[in-house]
Formats: sequence, C-alpha cells, structure tokens
Amino acid sequence: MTHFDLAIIGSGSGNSLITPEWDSKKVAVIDGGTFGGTCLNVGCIPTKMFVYPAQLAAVPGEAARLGVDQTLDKVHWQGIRDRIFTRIDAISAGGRRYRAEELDNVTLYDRHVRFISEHALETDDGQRITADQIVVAAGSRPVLPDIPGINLPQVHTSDTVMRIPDLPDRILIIGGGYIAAEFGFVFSAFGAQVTMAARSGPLLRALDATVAERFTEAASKEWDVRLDTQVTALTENPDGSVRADLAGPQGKATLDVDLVLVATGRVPNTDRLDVAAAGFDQWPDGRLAVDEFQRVLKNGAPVAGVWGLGDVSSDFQLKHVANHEARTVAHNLLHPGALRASDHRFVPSAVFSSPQIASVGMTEEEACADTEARGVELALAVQEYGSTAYGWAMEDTTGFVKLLAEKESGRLLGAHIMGHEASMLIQPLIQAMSFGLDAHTMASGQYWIHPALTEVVENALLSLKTGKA
Ligand SMILES: Cc1cc2nc3c(=O)[nH]c(=O)nc-3n(C[C@H](O)[C@H](O)[C@H](O)COP(=O)(O)OP(=O)(O)OC[C@H]3O[C@@H](n4cnc5c(N)ncnc54)[C@H](O)[C@@H]3O)c2cc1C
Ligand SMILES: NC(=O)c1ccc[n+]([C@@H]2O[C@H](COP(=O)([O-])OP(=O)(O)OC[C@H]3O[C@@H](n4cnc5c(N)ncnc54)[C@H](O)[C@@H]3O)[C@@H](O)[C@H]2O)c1
Repeated sequence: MTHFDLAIIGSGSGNSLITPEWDSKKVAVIDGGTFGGTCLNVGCIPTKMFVYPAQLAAVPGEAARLGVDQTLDKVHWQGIRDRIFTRIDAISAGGRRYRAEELDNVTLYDRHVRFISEHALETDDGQRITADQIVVAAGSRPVLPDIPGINLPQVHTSDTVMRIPDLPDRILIIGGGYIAAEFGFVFSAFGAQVTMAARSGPLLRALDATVAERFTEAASKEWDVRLDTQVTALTENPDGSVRADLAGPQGKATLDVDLVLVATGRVPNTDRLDVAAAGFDQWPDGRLAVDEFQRVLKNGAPVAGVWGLGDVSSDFQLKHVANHEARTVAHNLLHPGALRASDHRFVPSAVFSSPQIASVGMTEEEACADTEARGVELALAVQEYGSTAYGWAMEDTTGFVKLLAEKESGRLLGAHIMGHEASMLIQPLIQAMSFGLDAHTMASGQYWIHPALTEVVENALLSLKTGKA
C-alpha cells in the first residue's frame, strides 16, 4: 500500500492539476491508456488536424463557383496521418516522460485502476494506492451499439479510424452527431464515398432545430445521408469488404463498404472504475455525480477529498469544459476554505464539419419554453451570411446567424451560427452573454469592421427587435 497526498486518475485534463504548489507533496498520476487522454491522442486535436487538410481538399469545388478553376491532384492519406501522429505521439511521450522521470515527487502508474473504498484504489496488477485527495478525471469512451458484426476488424471508432493504413473507397458512418459530422466531411472531402446512417433525423439533432435541418440539407449534398435508418447487421464479404443491412423509411437495403465508423456517443468510464464500490452517486447515464465545486457526492453529500471533472462527470463532453473544471479543482484542492464553483452558464461548442457550426446558450425550443415560463417575450433574428458584403464576396448560400434574446432587456439567450469560421464568429456573442452585455449595446456601442464577415453578427443583433433598440 502506497500513500499519496494526491492521486489523479486520468492524464487528460487531470494532468494539468500538478502545479508547482505540489512540488513538496507526493502525487500519483494513474492512466491505463495513452498518456495525455482523449483530446490529444484520439479527439479534438487529431480530428482538427484532419479537418484542416480536408478544407483544403474541398477548395477546388468551392473555387469553381467563383470562376477559379483548380483541380485536386491527390490526397496523401499516409503522409497526412504520419505528419499528425508524429507530432501528437511525441507530445504524449514527452508529457509522460516528464511525469514519470523528471518530477521526483510524482509517481506515474500506467495501469487501470478501480476504487476499493472512498480513498483507496487498486491497479489491475494488484498495487494498492491510498490518498488524502483523489481526483477522478477518467473521461469517457465510445459506445458500441449491439449490432451483429460490430466486432469485425473493418469496424472502427474515433479511437482507431485516424490511424488506418489507407483511405478506404467506401465508408459507412453509423450515427449523426458531432463525430459523424466531422468525419463525414473529412472522408468525403478526401474523396471517399460516404454513407451516413442516422437512427433518427435530422443530423446534429441535439442542436437548434434550424441548424440541424440546414446542416442536414447541406451535408446531404456532399454525402449520402440516410435518416431514420438503423444498421441491423454487418457481415464480412469474401473480398474483405463489409455488407451492412439497413432498415429505413424505404424498407430494407444492403450496402457494401470497406470500412464502418461507429459514432453513436460516448459513455463515462465510471463502470471500469467501479465507483459503485466506493458508494459514490451516479446519474442514470453513468456519470459520476459532483456538486458545483466538483466534489464527488455520496448519498447527496460531498465526500471529503474526492473530486470529479471532465467527461466522467460532466454534462458536456467538451475539452474546454474539462479544462475549466480542472481549474476549479486545482484551486479547490489548495483552498479548502475558499471553494470556487465551476461556471456552466454559457458553454459554447463547435462542430468542425462543412459547413462549420458553433452554438452557445439555449436552442429556440429551449428559449421558447424558458421565456414562456418566466412570462417574458422572446426576440428572434436569423441573418444570412449572403445578406452581407463579405457573404456576397463568398457567394454564400448556406451560412446564417440565429440569435435569441429576451425582448424587453435585450439579454442574449442563445446564439447559433452555421457557415465559414462559425467557431470564431461566435466568440463576441459568448463574451456578451458571459458579461451581461445586451444585444443593442453590443451592436451599436462599438465599431464593426466593414466589410468583414463579422457584419453578419452585427446585423443579426440589429435585427433583434428588443426593448432597448
Ligand atoms: C473524435 C473526438 C473529437 C473531439 N473533438 C472535440 C473538440 O473539437 N472540441 C472539444 O471541446 N471537445 C472535443 N472532444 C471531446 C474531448 O476530447 C473530451 O471532452 C475531453 O478530452 C475529456 O477530457 P477528460 O480529461 O475528461 O478525459 P480524457 O482526456 O478522456 O482522460 C481520461 C483518461 O483517463 C484514463 N482512464 C480511464 N479510466 C481509467 C481507469 N479506470 N484507470 C486508469 N486510467 C483510466 C484514460 O486512459 C484517459 O487517458 C472530442 C472527442 C472525440 C472523441
Ligand atoms: N467539435 C467537438 O466539440 C466535438 C467533436 C467530436 C466529439 N465531441 C464530443 O464527443 C461526444 C461524442 O460524439 P458522438 O458523435 O459519438 O456523440 P453524439 O452524442 O454527438 O451523437 C451520437 C449520435 O449517434 C446516434 N445513435 C446513438 N445510438 C445509435 C445507434 N444504435 N444507431 C444509430 N445511431 C445511434 C444518436 O442519435 C446521435 O445522432 C459528443 O457528444 C461531443 O461532446 C465533440
């Protein structure tokens, strides 16, 4: 049995907790997977490193509309893949080496671990660890739906698909969420024939309904989107390809593909941690229950010295949320008498597909319910990129900004953007919501550069008919 001042399970956002204040204390970092966690190794970072070259591959199609003829000669899958993972693997190895070898006070356990009591853990090779403080930052993993043939070697998740040896000709993506949307774009821009089977339509249906509908329409022009379609079986063909049995609105069909990507959501890793053995509370979806200070709960009350952060406990499976919660925990570990709460009021997200999407705050449906419940009026504006000068330059036909605000006060309730650089255009709206700037003051109290694309945000704000306008 080895005792530590602090034990951290998970080297993703959990790794950032080891600040210089811990130099004189004994710290354990435990990770049974690849050092650095999901975002670095199999998540945000490599996916976006594929999205960027995919955007370049899509340029000739876009340029032709504007009178510039270009041709795409070749996409070097292996070169792109190796460039990405040479960089990422080195960062992961460097981070691991730093923790394992260069910090005297830190012990790295490359093992899976499970709880045996509130403050005691056991690794999968039988080592016992106790700690005054334990941080559970163990993340989530892909769900594999119960479909016959799901374990065929041609079936991948986001954990493995980015390292495949060659770009397949034909890909079936099961799911219609974030991962499906991003990989659908990457693989189709690279030249693969992509079919997407979404169990219930439209794509990205957790987002605002206008975004989901208009994204589905745009995506359907680029790849084969089958809504309300179940994949009922996967069978290996004699030539090594896979036959998928599909059941959809048109009845039953079969589809032969070279690779299947499963993107049907992710589950928190609480089961493999055996948090039930410590008696910690869990939500029905398996997430570890924590309070606003990120303290793990047991029978509804915080457990002294046990904390949770990121995908394992969060409502949002997003890296910037995991990082924010890690900053909360970093402070609270060191300041037990002055705890800080995490701020989950205005959590933005972006889908790096084509078109790109960014959202913050309520959907229209949520804003309607919210304003109705509070007896206040809702103001709504939809502004097309194509209505601004920069949109004319782009000959844009798909991009738009949708804003939702409280009519009387002009307080923004939600913002949804689809189109070129949506993830950047949304930032001033996140800022306004976070700092309580009303729509009218935001629109008219500052200069907006002409004729930048930001004018679409300015015009959307001006179109909101609020009490302050
Ligand atoms: C394909 C993909 C793309 C994404 N893109 C984005 C994006 O663009 N933007 C964004 O904000 N988010 C994105 N995300 C989500 C983001 O990656 C996660 O929200 C974030 O990485 C979660 O961080 P974490 O620290 O909670 O967990 P992780 O980074 O997953 O770290 C958990 C660690 O715990 C280890 N572990 C788990 N169980 C045990 C155990 N029992 N014992 C020991 N170790 C254990 C795991 O090996 C892992 O290394 C993406 C996710 C995926 C899959
Ligand atoms: N850009 C980003 O921020 C980004 C990118 C990728 C992933 N992520 C995070 O990772 C999480 C997981 O991504 P995801 O795309 O796997 O999940 P998701 O929750 O976004 O989408 C899952 C999809 O799978 C469908 N589905 C579920 N079970 C199914 C089944 N049996 N058959 C067919 N379809 C089924 C759902 O209806 C849904 O459309 C996301 O929630 C997101 O938070 C974020």
